[in-house]
Amino acid sequence: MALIDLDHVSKVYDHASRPALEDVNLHINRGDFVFLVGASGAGKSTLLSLLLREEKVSDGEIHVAGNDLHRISNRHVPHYRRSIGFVFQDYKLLENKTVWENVAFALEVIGTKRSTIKSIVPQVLEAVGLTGKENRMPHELSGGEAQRVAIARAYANHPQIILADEPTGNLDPTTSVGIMEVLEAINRTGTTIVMATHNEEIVNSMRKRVIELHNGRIVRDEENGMYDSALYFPDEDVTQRSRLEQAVRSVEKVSSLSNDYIGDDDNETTTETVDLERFKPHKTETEENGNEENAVERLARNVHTGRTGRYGEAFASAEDTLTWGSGLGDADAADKEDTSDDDDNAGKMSDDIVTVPQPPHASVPESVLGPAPAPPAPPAFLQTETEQETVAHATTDLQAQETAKRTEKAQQLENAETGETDITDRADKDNVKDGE
Ligand SMILES: Nc1ncnc2c1ncn2[C@@H]1O[C@H](COP(=O)(O)OP(=O)(O)OP(=O)(O)O)[C@@H](O)[C@H]1O
Repeated sequence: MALIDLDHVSKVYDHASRPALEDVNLHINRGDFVFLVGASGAGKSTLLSLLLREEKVSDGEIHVAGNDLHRISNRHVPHYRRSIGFVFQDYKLLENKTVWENVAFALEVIGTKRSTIKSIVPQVLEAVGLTGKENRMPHELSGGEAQRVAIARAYANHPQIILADEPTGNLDPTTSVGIMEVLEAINRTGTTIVMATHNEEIVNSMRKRVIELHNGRIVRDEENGMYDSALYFPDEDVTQRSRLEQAVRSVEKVSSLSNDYIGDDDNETTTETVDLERFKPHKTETEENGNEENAVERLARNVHTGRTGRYGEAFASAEDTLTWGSGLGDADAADKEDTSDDDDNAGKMSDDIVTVPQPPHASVPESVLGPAPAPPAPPAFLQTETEQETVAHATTDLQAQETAKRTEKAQQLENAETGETDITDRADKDNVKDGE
């Protein structure tokens, strides 16, 4: 069983006209770093709130770190959440506590010994780059610093999983890089990260697993995925880019395997006329020196605008529909309601080790996607024809697009000359001519 397992999960909110999630199958392994993307209302926050057990499934099953979430009693929810850190877009710090106290509080509520807290808090604050700011109050922090405190608090008991809903949503691009750096470092310690985001630059630079939701269904699950989907924004630009990216990746695979790069004189597989170089990640000094660039270095190099990507552009802002983040309230209340039996496990940190086999990723329902797309093209020297076909396809499309543009332009010029305003105009004149 994976660390996080969703089997045929559906969620229908009361009075909702359609399910927020529908028949979702998903497996996330220990140590994965997963981006959830999709338009506003696609179901990202709902998925996170189900994992946090803020909401219950309407159908299906969720297992997290060996816990069957359907069977966890309300009384045990707070204990379950101790194995999960959560980070919100708006930080949710305790305003009347200092940085140090905010982080310490997360440990106090789970009964950690005072001496342990004293040794853990400085370490965690150092890990997120806040040494020296221990005595600041939240209102004395920048947005980036406040989010670092929130991450420190989430990470203080070294949870197995961190769930983050738009953690960079309120931050400028440069500050966002710092936050991603911290999350990436935490992920390298083995903590699984599931992060909902609308930030195109982050997703495209970090090249992690990308899961795309659309109307409550998983429609894409890609390792080293990109933000944009050609599926739901099938305009020429995106379709073209996605096809070219596929071609580029194949070429890159060949390059990395043969230690050669496209454009090299002695690389006979590169017969394409498309300028693929501009879609290909630039090599940095680090890479030139033979060292692999890490995700955050790539992000720092690519971040320019904090662009929210097509979903952000096409739909209402995330804040408008953000549903996640009511915190521990409901479970705390449930805890207070049910005081008949003390929680035996209270005060213990969850450090269960789950052995994780490697199940296949969620399969995309064919009813949503139609026939499954062809798998990515293999390296050219393994299947030269496929590779060349992919590139040729992209080239042909570019040419067709160019021809269409020129025809349209020519038509407009002709119309301008003849005084016709559009095609209907022309049709009317033709009709008149025909009638004559
Ligand atoms: N508490 C709720 N009651 C009723 N409907 C809800 C509730 N929360 C979410 N929904 C609906 O469920 C669907 C999924 O919403 P959700 O917030 O999960 O989307 P999202 O992908 O996280 O969006 P965003 O990117 O804006 O945060 C939407 O149609 C939303 O209106």
